[in-house]
Amino acid sequence: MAKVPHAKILIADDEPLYLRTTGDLLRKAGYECICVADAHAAVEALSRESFDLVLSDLNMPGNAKLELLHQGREQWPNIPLIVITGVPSLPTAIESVRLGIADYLLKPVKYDDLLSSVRRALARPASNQPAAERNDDERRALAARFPEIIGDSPPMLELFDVIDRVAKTDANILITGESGTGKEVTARAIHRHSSRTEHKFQVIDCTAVPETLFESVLFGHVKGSFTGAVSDQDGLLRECNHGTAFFDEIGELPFPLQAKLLRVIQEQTFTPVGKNTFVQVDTRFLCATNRNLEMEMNAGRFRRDLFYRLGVIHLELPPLRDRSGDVVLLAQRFLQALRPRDSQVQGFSDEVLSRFQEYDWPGNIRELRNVVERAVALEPTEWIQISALPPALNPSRKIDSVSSNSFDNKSRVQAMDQAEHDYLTALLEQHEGNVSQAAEQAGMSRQGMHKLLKKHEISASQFRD
Ligand SMILES: Nc1ncnc2c1ncn2[C@@H]1O[C@H](COP(=O)(O)OP(=O)(O)OP(=O)(O)O)[C@@H](O)[C@H]1O
Repeated sequence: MAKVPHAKILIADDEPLYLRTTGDLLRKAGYECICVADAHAAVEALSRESFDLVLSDLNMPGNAKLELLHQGREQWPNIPLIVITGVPSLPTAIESVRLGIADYLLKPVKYDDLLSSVRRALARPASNQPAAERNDDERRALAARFPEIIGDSPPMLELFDVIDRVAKTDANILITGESGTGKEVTARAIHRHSSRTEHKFQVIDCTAVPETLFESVLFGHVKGSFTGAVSDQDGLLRECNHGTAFFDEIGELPFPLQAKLLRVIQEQTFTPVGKNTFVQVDTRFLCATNRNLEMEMNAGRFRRDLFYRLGVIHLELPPLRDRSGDVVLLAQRFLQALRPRDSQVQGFSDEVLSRFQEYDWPGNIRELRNVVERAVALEPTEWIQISALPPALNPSRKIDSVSSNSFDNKSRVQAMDQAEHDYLTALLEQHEGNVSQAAEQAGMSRQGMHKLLKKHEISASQFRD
């Protein structure tokens, strides 16, 4: 990306040392810089002279309500603005993105990162208008841009609005929420709406990669660097260069590997196993977890610095029970999508729809989807009845009464499934949701246990305090 010749940059920050060094560095890179120590002085400078870019701190005198951002975007919408803060927070990040800022960086910023952000911002077209507040109808209209995400409840309309705004930035995003709430679907939607959409969306499931192989899977290795390294491998990160790396279940990433990941995110470089030269990448990081990372950090199991790096923007997806207006909508859409062409099923009985609305859906949307899929297959009439629902939604239904006429293979599978489900629930209860301990007692790997829990739509976090 070409540097805008003679670009003039306004830097506003109340830390004198930071102000001086940033100004010096950017001057050395050929820019003209004016440095001010508070928001008032910045607005004065903007009224007096013309600038091509503003770099603004958040916590500085005169900026308690982000006055510089608001006024700057309103009066000088064509001047791109980069926020640089030492104290990131979700409200300020969302507000900054809403106001159409060019980038949101965390201190300490590496010189190269700052320079590439400055170059990107200066190269952007001047039509960078601040994003106006949207009302519910406008947010509803946005939903059409995200056909993979079904929802019409207030938290989902808010989500469409935020995704639409953050997708275009390069900010790292942490997506939290219970299992099955749509974290991966949301991450894919963000990637699809980003400038990286032509490149790869790489899912890295932290529960599926054994700890000992993590570095080689992620960073690649050279032939012979360890037993079993029979050929050179590029690693997942190199494969999604210019794209998006989605770290699913980041809360499960073993502690020693968290420091390695932090380095990659900070420096966008890594060293393949068995090599001593580093590889440079340009990757956006999206992460998801159903763990409570605040609790994990307090317990010393998750690095706070990594949390701040990953969660420049933090999206919390609501559980389905808090989106009751969406349950019927989702069920109807799943029915349309999953009904085989020759199926006689037309829809749900009223009794089923009210059961759906009463139920608290611990497995969230994944569970609802599976319930609909199963009901379509089992229902012999045109309207899905309670009898086609699984025991959790139909407590009067016992395995033996379902199959009292035929102890066929289907009922055997059902009975075994139920037993396995009960076993896992009891095991997690005993270990208070600690998957590693539960896996150890069951004599299986952590990855195997995670797979099994997913199959049964059991979320270990339900068993933690
Ligand atoms: N809003 C939604 N609209 C339509 N389908 C959805 C929505 N949210 C989730 N789904 C569907 O529900 C299932 C689970 O979604 P997803 O894998 O994104 O959840 P998750 O939160 O990442 O789960 P986990 O924490 O278990 O990995 C998928 O089949 C997905 O397509």
